[in-house]
Amino acid sequence: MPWTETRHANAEALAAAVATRLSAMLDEAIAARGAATLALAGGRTTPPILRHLAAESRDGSKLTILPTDERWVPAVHADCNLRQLRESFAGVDGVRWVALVPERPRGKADAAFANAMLATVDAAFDACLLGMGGDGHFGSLFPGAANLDEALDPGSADAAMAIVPDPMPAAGPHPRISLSLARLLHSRQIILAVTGNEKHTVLARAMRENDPMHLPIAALLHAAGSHVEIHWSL
Ligand SMILES: O=C1O[C@H](COP(=O)(O)O)[C@@H](O)[C@H](O)[C@H]1O
Repeated sequence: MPWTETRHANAEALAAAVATRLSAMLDEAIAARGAATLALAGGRTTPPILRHLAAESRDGSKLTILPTDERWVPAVHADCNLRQLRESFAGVDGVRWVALVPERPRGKADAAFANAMLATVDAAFDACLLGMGGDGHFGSLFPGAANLDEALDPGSADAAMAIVPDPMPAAGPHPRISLSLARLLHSRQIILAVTGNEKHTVLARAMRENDPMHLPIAALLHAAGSHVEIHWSL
């Protein structure tokens, strides 16, 4: 099976355990290569995990951090994932932050900026932390997006793509820039953190049925050669 599943007693226990796993992954990367690159999801599930990780007061100068996806909003906007990530790591100095969207984006969402930024990041992420929406999206790879097929192509050469969710989600109703499945899979370790019974039911369905056009997360779980470490709690 290309995934392992760990159930935690509650969301707080999950946050502490996932932070410990990420910390070990970063230590390993720094010991092996002198630096570590982390791709981190936004949304509501990851901030408690990241606050635990940041509390371990790592030397941020060895870290490069980027969001797995971003909303097409200014950097100061409440819905900006990078802004939220930076807040979670407040007090950790020296991190190299990589944005996927220009500081003041204009016009239609466009992945050119993100692809240029990603070209400056090491080939493989040392760790990638993903969340999942109740509709089975991860990153900003939403069911119903016109170019979902392309974005989920494991052979795609595009690291990032513009995605227009259809319908727009209630949380973060904006066009998005998302790393493609191919780019996300280029990670040494992938963790998927999911909380709540409803989401766990969706996840269990994606494990049984590989139908990524309806549940995009299935593409990640069933990708050839991938291994996803799933952590969940009710
Ligand atoms: O819109 C997004 O949603 C997913 C899931 O978020 P959650 O609040 O349900 O945990 C998130 O992983 C992604 O980064 C974000 O942009």
